[in-house]
Amino acid sequence: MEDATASASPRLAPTVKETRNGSRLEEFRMKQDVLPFSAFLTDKHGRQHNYLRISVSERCNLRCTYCMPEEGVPLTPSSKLLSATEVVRVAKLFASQGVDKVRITGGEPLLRKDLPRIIEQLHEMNLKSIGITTNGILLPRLLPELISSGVTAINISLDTLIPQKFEKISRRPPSAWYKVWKGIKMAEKLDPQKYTLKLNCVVQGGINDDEICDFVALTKDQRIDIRFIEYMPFSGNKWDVAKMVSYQQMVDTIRKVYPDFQKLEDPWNHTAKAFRIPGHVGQVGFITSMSEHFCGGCNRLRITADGNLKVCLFGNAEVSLRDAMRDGASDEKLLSLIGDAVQRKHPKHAGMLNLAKMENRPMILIGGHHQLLRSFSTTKLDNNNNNNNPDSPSSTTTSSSLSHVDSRGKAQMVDVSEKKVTTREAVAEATVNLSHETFQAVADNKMKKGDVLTVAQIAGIMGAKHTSNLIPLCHPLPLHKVDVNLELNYERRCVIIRALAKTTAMTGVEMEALTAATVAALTIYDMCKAMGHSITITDIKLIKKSGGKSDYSLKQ
Ligand SMILES: Nc1nc2c(ncn2[C@@H]2O[C@H](COP(=O)(O)OP(=O)(O)OP(=O)(O)O)[C@@H](O)[C@H]2O)c(=O)[nH]1
Ligand SMILES: C[S@@+](CC[C@H](N)C(=O)[O-])C[C@H]1O[C@@H](n2cnc3c(N)ncnc32)[C@H](O)[C@@H]1O
Ligand code: SF4
Ligand code: SF4
Repeated sequence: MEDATASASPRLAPTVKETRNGSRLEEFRMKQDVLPFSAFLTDKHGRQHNYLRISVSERCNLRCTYCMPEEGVPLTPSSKLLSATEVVRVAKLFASQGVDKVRITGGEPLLRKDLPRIIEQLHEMNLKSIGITTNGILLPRLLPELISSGVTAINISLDTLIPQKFEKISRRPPSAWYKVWKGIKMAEKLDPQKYTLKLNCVVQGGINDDEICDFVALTKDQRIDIRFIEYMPFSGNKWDVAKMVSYQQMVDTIRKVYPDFQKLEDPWNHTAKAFRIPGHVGQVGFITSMSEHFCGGCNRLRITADGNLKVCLFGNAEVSLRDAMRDGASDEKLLSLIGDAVQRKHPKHAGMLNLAKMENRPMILIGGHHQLLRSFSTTKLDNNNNNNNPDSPSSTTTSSSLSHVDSRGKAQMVDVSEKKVTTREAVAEATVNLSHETFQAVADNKMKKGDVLTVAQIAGIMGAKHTSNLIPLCHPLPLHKVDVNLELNYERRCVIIRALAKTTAMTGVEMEALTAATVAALTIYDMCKAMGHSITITDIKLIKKSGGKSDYSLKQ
């Protein structure tokens, strides 16, 4: 997976130093004068956050399987949700710092009765775009009022064109599908010059991937853009890699029916990759959060319905603006909380398979009270939620001197985001000692289970790729090369395995090389054990590593 971070960063913001009393306002103020965009909203990777997503409701009139856990979600008492006045205050503050795009989401935002009033006040802030993302059920009733209150971008979610299937996906009767469809049809016609219209479709293998081309066909005559969303993992949604249909698979499916399906240029900070079919009115887009993240151009921050600022969709780090506001915080104090949180934003999400293992709010709540929440007043976002999560706060805030242990003695993954990206290489070795008979069978390729050396070589490569899943505090890394060589040593009757791993990243690959050698050795054991168990695996060791702060070479 390519990391777009480096190329997309227009300029690096200077790092804000930790100060003992926690007040960094002065430092932010000084940076305001030199940065081209708000210092509070520019992260240390140079990303300028001009897009704010505000969730205004945790409730929903659907129960989509990919979004809501089956048992539902605990709702925050309404007194703890942001009031319209608080929503508007937060939006105004962000707008004062350069946010020019706000999208209202949820839960289902149309369930919020004061929504048109909120939008009217957003409209007075001279934003470039005021969007809403809705399941569309209440659109037939509310569309005219939404338009007149100033909405400029309506995204409607619909995952199937078959009413009966809608029941399976949304756990609500097919009659609800007809309401959504009516809303879509109304939106296609009503005041089209006033707002853009997109249809969001989460694609799941074996559920609705057979409808991809039917959705594409909708773009022929109608002014609607269809966006296919890769299925993402959130707490409780039983995500399974087998159900995730990748962007590339979807493009391949569409090209079978529409061979001239054309890729368009994408603005660098857009969530979707855009395509069109010549002659069609609408476009087709893909939101590839899983197979090709777009974190390098991320310009998004979000406010949850209970008033937490969440700097990344896939991060647990949250800071309560609600508590701060209700404790009487001034706008400056709020800005400094926001600035601190933005500074801690990590360059990208944890990678597809790691995301599936992370705890995060269910999607419906990203948009109550939850065990993962951190309040600004309790701690400075501390280190106790580092479960392979790149959005966990930096280890620089810990008082512990042990890098893999936090202040409470719990294991933590070291924050390497400050380290330099360099090309790093490591070579590791392992030896498998065999009996005479077994050694001969391996050498003659006569083992019953198959070609031992080839299988072990592939196992070694696979092992390297899985290292971060096996070693708890090991960082997931992009591997650019893994080489596993197996040499038969006739004198010592052993197989010597040498594994090389290479990356260009912020941390090294010795664990990958060691894992490759070890897994290859275990595979030889497994392939040969039927001939006797007098097999030993010895001398698993690092031979050399280079490219990091300290190079190493084993003296032999
Ligand atoms: N990885 C990632 N995915 C996001 C983010 N924001 C939105 N998405 C994905 O985009 C999907 C559609 O989101 P929408 O609410 O329609 O917002 P949008 O795509 O930003 O809307 P536009 O303003 O039309 O670009 C969501 O379901 C997510 O799958 C984000 O910040 N990170
Ligand atoms: C959480 S919903 C909130 C707004 C509104 N209720 C709706 O459905 O449009 C926002 C978007 O997130 C998408 N979404 C929810 N869970 C998802 C998941 N697991 N993977 C990908 N997209 C998801 C929905 O399809 C929808 O387009
Ligand atoms: S995706 Fe939207 S409509 Fe479906 S359950 Fe989640 S919040 Fe509700
Ligand atoms: S996963 Fe996080 S960093 Fe990546 S695009 Fe989404 S919000 Fe931005």
